[in-house]
Amino acid sequence: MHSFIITGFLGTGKTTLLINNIKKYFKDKKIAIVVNEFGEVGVDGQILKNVYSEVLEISEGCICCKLSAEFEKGVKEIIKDYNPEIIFIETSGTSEPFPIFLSLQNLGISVEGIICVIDAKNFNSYKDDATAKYQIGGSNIIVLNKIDLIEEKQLESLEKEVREIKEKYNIKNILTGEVIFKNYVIYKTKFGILPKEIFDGIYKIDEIIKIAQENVETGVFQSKHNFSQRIIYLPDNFSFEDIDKILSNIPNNIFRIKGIIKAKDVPTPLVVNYSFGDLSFSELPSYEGKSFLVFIGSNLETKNIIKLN
Ligand SMILES: Nc1nc2c(ncn2[C@@H]2O[C@H](COP(=O)(O)OP(=O)(O)OP(=O)(O)O)[C@@H](O)[C@H]2O)c(=O)[nH]1
Repeated sequence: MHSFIITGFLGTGKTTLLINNIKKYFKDKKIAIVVNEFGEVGVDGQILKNVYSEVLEISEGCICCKLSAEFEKGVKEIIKDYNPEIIFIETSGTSEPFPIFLSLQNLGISVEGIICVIDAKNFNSYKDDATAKYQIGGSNIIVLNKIDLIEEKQLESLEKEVREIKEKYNIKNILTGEVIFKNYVIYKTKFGILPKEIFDGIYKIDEIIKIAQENVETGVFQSKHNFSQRIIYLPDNFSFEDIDKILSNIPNNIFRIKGIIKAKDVPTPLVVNYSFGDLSFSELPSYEGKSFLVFIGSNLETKNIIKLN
């Protein structure tokens, strides 16, 4: 059984990369997806289920730390019930990939690649976050995504910067001190479409990493998660304009909003995607639940962030 881990900060394009590549390259394969969301209600799972049916969603916590047991149990169940050929794990934007890699190794699953998606346009806004750096340092395939939104010059300096971070934050084998991912590749993409050979296993991570589990649990590979999230369920009778008004007035400490809404004047449920000031909507006709928005940011107040009349 093979697996790929997709990591990368909030809103960089992980779900988009998964959807686009699975649609393109894996029509004939038995694929399972495990998606871990930072928020207590999953949006990505709903979107992925729309494209691919075998999706396990692990929400309300992080599979790289407090939910690692749940993650391993979930993966075992997927294997037992569905027996996929390939498992893709989309980590939450606040997870670090290396503990997940170790969990997969524990389960005897071969990890072919750890793919870190970087938001080329918004990298400056989050590059100082320790988790973001470890996501780069703990990956062997780095994807500079959203390059349609930046100039060639910016892209060149971004690549240089990412290489420097990669060298500095490379994960080391704590027993031998050696760099674990000796080789890595950088791709530049729009909407995350990668070349087919990545998924053929040519980047297979075959290093055998002998690290005692307690080192993972004491947090050697983890940084603190400095984000919090608030979920807001919306009443039934709001209009698209109400939502638009709210979303055009978002304070700086909120850098990610996701949700699914059913506005009274729009016939189809809409997925709301807001990252670092960019807002987009897409249709999700299959959604039957309540309208909600998840706000992710720092120093979020406990009282409601938005008010609808
Ligand atoms: N212009 C442009 N937009 C993109 C690209 N890739 C993704 N997006 C948009 O960026 C937003 C976030 O994409 P997602 O795929 O949901 O990001 P994510 O990393 O899964 O987000 P989290 O799971 O919240 O961390 C969506 O509105 C996407 O349509 C790209 O290459 N170019």
